[in-house]
Amino acid sequence: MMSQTPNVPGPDQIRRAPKVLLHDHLDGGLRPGTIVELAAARGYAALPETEADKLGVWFREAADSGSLERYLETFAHTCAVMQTRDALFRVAAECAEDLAEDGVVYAEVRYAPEQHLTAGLTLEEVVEAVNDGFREGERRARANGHRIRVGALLTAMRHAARALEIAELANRYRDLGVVGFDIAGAEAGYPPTRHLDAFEYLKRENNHFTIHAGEAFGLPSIWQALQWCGADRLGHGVRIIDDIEVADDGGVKLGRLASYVRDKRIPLELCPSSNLQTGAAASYAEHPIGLLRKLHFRVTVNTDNRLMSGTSMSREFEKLTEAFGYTLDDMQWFTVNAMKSAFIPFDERLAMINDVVKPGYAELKSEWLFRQTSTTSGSSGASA
Ligand SMILES: O=c1[nH]cnc2c1ncn2[C@H]1C[C@H](O)[C@@H](CO)O1
Ligand SMILES: [Zn+2]
Repeated sequence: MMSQTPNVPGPDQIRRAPKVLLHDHLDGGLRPGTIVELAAARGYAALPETEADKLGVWFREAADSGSLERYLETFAHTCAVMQTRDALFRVAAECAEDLAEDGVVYAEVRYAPEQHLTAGLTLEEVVEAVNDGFREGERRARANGHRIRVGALLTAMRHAARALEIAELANRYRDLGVVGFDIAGAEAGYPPTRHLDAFEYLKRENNHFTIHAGEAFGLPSIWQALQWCGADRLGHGVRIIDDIEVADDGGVKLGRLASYVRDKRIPLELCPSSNLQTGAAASYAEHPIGLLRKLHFRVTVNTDNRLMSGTSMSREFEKLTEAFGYTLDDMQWFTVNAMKSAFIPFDERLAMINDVVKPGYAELKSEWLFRQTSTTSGSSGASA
């Protein structure tokens, strides 16, 4: 009798599974070939490599330093070639295409408009170029048989002083392609409370925001992001593990902050490969996602920077499947968590879960029923 095998997905099933991505940087996901072409067109001569494959390797190696500060230095090259409307449009369109090709059905992609002004664009022109690019990428994806919806998150850099201005920009483009706000950049020395005026403004406007917190720096940063700033989600938040004690007998004790995060269902935008590069975790198998998932935190899986980590949503899930034996049911759980935590309206999130995510997983989970056997004679051919 044929019995159901556990739903441990292979690479092909992982790629075809509907995936939802909440934490991905536009300036961290360019195709290496595009960087080379844009640099040549703009006369940007500071690229460390001018051959696409070598440049891809350079980004991965340079980002692999164990330090968030050094990791962030690599963005100087991607931002340098994203300074014109055409370049931003192209990068955004390719981003949507690449995500769709990887089986992502819904993505929130972030970038910092203030980092794209050196050739004279205004903040509004930057946002409109990226939005138009996303729409174009969605169209191209559809023409290739994929469906994807991409929303933008506008990021303010935490070392700078433009957070309120960027928050106002996010509010102005709400319902016009921008779904929320974020702050990013070096964490140590730049607490989120520096930008309290921006967060208070967004709350008064009933708008949504996430905050990079608990990546390079620990619990105080998460606490501030939630209890002073009122973040809807945590970008990374992986250091919440520091508030969880696991005893030798396996008993688990949550501190007050970890309890709050779990009880309030605060979404954690975990990015395993990125954490390995910046030193926030030592290996996939030791990544806190294993424990946090077991304890039913609202965990989501994300790429952070596909270029710097040489990754994709499918690769992140492959690594987690290898490390923890996750099944299609686990993948669906992470995906539903992400869709529940998105910044689009509730009815749209629900429809994405019920009409796109769940049917997609049901289809994959039923594949074993239709697997062809090697013989039709009733004999397996093997001697008993
Ligand atoms: O993982 C990150 N932590 C903090 N900041 C980050 C991370 N990845 C990218 N950034 C920064 C560098 C980008 O230029 C900026 C906007 O996307 O956000
Ligand atoms: Zn990030």
